[in-house]
Amino acid sequence: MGILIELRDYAGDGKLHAHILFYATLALLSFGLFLLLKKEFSIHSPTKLPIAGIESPGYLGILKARFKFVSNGFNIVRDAYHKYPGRNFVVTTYGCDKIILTHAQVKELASAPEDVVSIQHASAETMMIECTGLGRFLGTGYAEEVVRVKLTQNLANLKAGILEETRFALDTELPGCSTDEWRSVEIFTTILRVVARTSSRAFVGLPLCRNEDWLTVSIMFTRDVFMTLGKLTHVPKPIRPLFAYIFNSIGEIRSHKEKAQALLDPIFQSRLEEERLAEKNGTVYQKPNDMLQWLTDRVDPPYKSVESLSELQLLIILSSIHTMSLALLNTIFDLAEHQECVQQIREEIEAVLSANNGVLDSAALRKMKKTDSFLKEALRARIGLFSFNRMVMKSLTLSDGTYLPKGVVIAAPTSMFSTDPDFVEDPEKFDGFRWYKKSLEAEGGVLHSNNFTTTSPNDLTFGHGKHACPGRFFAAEEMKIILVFLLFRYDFKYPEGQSRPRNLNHGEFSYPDTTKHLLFKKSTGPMKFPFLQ
Ligand code: HEM
Repeated sequence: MGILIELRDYAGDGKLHAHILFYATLALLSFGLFLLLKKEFSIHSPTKLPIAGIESPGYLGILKARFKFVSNGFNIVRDAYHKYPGRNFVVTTYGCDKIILTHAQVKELASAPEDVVSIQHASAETMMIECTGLGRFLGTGYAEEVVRVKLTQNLANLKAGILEETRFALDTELPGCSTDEWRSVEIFTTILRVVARTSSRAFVGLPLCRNEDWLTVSIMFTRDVFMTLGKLTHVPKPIRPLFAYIFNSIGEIRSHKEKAQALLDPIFQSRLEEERLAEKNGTVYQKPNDMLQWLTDRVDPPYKSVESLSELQLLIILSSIHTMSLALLNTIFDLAEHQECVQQIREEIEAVLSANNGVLDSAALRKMKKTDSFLKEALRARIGLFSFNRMVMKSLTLSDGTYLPKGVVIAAPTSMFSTDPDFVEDPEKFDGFRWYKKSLEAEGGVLHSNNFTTTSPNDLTFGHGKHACPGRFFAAEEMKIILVFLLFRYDFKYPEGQSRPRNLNHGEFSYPDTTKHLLFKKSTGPMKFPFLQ
């Protein structure tokens, strides 16, 4: 009515056309926004599955559920898991809605191809690539392939460097530890820097792995990506890209990319130059054996630039350094709590290394079954609410009749499976040697089924199937090496009156308390094995 009155008032006036244009644009924008909100709102309606977490109807109900998920996600999913046993349900997470799979469905979809259920498109959704710009390599598979093939194949070749770097990292990050006085250590910061250093040795080699600016980028990139995602989560999805653009939400991400590029550029250029010279002189160019080189060799010509290669490095860092550091922090907290296991683990490591002439190689690491079991138990139900996140790329009906429409995100409730007595005996109890004992009990030679790196539909610490974490063999070796050093060079315990802190849940993440301190002291007695010195 208002518009009609204004139209009448302005009729015959030159302003009429401008007004018509203004209101028409406004109407179109509102209609567009309505369609976008409706699309976001209606994503799970075709499935007719029960919805967990939404308490009031309409788009506002969804927004409220998103906020609530951040503080209460674990309880929402736990309640629904018990309310709908063995059935699917939809949960409104802060980022997007997810259809929660059953154990049998994870098994069925484990080997499904990317054009049916896609891990990359699910990550694109989680990483909000339309805002963060982190989707440049979507569909190329470069990082996944180089980690799965080259990194894993080169574990033995990288060992000497990683041992040297672990020694150097601990000397640098834990200075002034003596044999007679306990020293309070900010354990997460220490571990994060040790992991950043040792991983960088494998990723970019010397001397960059000891460059403080590189270490800062390696550590801060992941932190700032997740901070950015956290901020954007509160913005309705349809207007997120515009919001991110106006408020420069990805300023920090961009700045880390630029710094990484500036640091890698001289190395990249000198490698190109050496290769060119060798070709000119008819000599053989000895390529460095690190991630930077494997990526350079693998990418297609349009990506053979320092800009692309440094971004790929950052994406690998994003999947690895914080995940390994948090996993180690969980393990160290559990070791400090279960001193009765520490002595047994030390004895096993000592026996394995003595039988291997004091050499810490991959074969010796594989024989450290008690360490392996402890790591697996320390991460059980501690990596977060979901794993096996996939986007459905074409509508499909599973063998049990469940309909999954194109475009929905599916996920396995990993922390529910790993605390479900149907899958894990006495799940509430922490038993560091649970998996070691199971291996001993196993008959018929199924000894590997309880290894730290083994995945199964209900053992999803590293995901499962075609896209199970390709870096898990590297992670297992690097974490075991750091633990061997920690266990043989130091004693550690909680300050008086403290014990294992509870993990903190935030949205779908679960992490150990990164603010806690532990007390450290240098072990007395001789260092038995030369690599430790
Ligand atoms: C304790 C440490 C780690 C944990 C708990 C972990 C966990 C995971 C999980 C749960 C997935 C998803 C798998 C799925 O959905 O099936 C994944 C994927 C991935 N991880 Fe890890 N990860 C760890 C260390 C690493 C390391 C050290 C690297 C690299 C050096 C790495 C690189 C990747 C990559 C590239 C993917 C994507 C795989 C794909 O898209 O096919 N991760 N990781």
